Order: sequence, then C-alpha cells, then structure tokens
Amino acid sequence: MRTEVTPADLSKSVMAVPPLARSADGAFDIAANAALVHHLEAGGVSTLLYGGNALAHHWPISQYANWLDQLELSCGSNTWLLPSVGSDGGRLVDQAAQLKSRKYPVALLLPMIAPRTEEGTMASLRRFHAECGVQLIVYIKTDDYLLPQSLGALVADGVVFGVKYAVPRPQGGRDSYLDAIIAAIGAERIISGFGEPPAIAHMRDYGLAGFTAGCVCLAPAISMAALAALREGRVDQAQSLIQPMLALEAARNRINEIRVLHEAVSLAGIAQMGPILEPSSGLPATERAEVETAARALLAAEHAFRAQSAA
Ligand SMILES: N[C@@H](CC=O)C(=O)O
Repeated sequence: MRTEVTPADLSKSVMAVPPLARSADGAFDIAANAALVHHLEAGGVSTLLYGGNALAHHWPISQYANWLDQLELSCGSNTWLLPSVGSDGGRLVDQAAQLKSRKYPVALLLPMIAPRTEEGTMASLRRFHAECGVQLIVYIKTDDYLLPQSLGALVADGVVFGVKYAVPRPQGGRDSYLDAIIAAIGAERIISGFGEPPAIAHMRDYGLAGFTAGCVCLAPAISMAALAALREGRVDQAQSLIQPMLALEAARNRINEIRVLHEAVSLAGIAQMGPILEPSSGLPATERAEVETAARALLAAEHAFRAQSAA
C-alpha cells in the first residue's frame, strides 16, 4: 500500500469504490475481498476507496481497523487505499485513535448529516488531523455543505487533501457552488464523485482531476481507458467506452446503486460478496435476474476490451 500521495495522484487512476465481501456468518471474507482487489488491479486501477459502496457508514468501530488491515494485506505495494471516516463526530474521534498508528495518508470524510455548524465542523476536522496526521477528502453531496472559503483554509493548513464532489444538478446549467470550490482549492484537488457517466461533464466542463466510480469494479480497464480519454480531451471516445456500463448504471439508478453493485460483483462471478451489511439488505430474486444480465454483459465487455488492447 502506498503511504505517500500528492494531488497529482487523483488523476492517475479511477478511484474505485468497491463493495465489501463478508462470509455467511458476517466475518470479513479475506479471499473474496482479495479477489475483487486483484480484478481491479489487473485492470489497471491503483486507487481504492472503501466508502459508500462498502457501506462504511455501518462498519462496527470494533472491527474498523482490523478490516482495513486485512484489506491492506490484499493490496499491491503501488495501490493507494483510502478508508472512510465519520460520518458523525464521535466516530471521527474513535477512528482518529485507530488510524494514528497506521499509515493511511488520506481518508474520505463521509457526508455529515447529524447536527453540526460550520465552525464546529472545521474544529472537528482540524482535531482529527492533529490527532492522527491523516488528511481528508471531503465528500460533498449537497449544496452549500461547507463554505468554499472554509475548504480553502483547511487545504492551506494541510487538513483537507481534496473534495469528492457529487451534488446532482440538472443538465445544461452552470454549477456555481462547484465553481466557487474550484476557485478556493483548485480543480486539481477535486474529483467527480458519482460514477463514470456524470464524470464526463465534470471533467470536460470543469476540468476536475478524475472520478470515483462503482462500475469500475466490474470493468476496470474500460473505466481507466475512459479516464485517460477524458484527461486528453477525447470526450466522444470516453462516451463510447462507457456504453457497456449503461445498463448496469440504469439498474443502479432505478433500484439502489449500492445494493445493485454489491450483487453485480457476485453475479458476474468476480467474487462472492456475501451478505450486505445491515441495515441495508439484498435484492429480491426478480431484480437479481436483471442485474445478473447487465453484470455479465459488462464483464464480457471488459474481457473483450482487455483482449483487444493486448492484441
Ligand atoms: N457512487 C458512485 C461513485 C462512488 O463513490 C458509484 O458507485 O458509481
């Protein structure tokens, strides 16, 4: 696992957001998590974020550090592994104590929804960083979540590393909140935060550094090629590359993006993810059939893409 990173690393790989595999009894499944990590690394992905798709909000604090340590053992030495922290202030305090003796350079701050103030949030993030030395990527999913000038101050002080930006907007208009954050911290510290399709406009129109995604877990080589195309301004090629993802993305958008991804990785045969963490729950059989078709088609497209790239 990499222990030193710079903002330039945000654009070097898609930031994959994998589900977490557990065995039938709920224990961390070492082999299945490793199989998914190896599938991602074989497709060229070198940044892994255990966040929303792993339901990191619900990881027991008693298991938190142990599960991260096991994931670290599955990763190659060149892989940047990011844990998530929060989303409430109490978890931040407990996780700082657990991360203090470990070597993660950066963690994702899950969106805070519990009662808070701007001033109190800044104090809490500063305290977290002072306690464990880990920088934060702030996950912004709602408008005006933190003031751009607050983010600017936290970046200047080394507390915040960057932003994962995922505020949904109608197509066509300009996003003034995103523009203000770019003015405060620079586009090179911001990644698009909700999958491959929205990343196209975020990278083309705002110059964001890269993106996080879930479908990359099935099709890492395709997703990495889309990132490379976007970085080089080949937007039409990126659009065309992600076509095989759209059926699975549609199922994710219609049913639930986290639950569908969790089952899709199993149903495609990449690795058995086992029971999803409560209080989430698995898909009914009726929905599983649609997800299986889309997942298998996407994995087949990934294999065809890798074969074609190697030829
Ligand atoms: N939610 C997005 C990106 C992850 O953060 C996805 O799963 O595609």
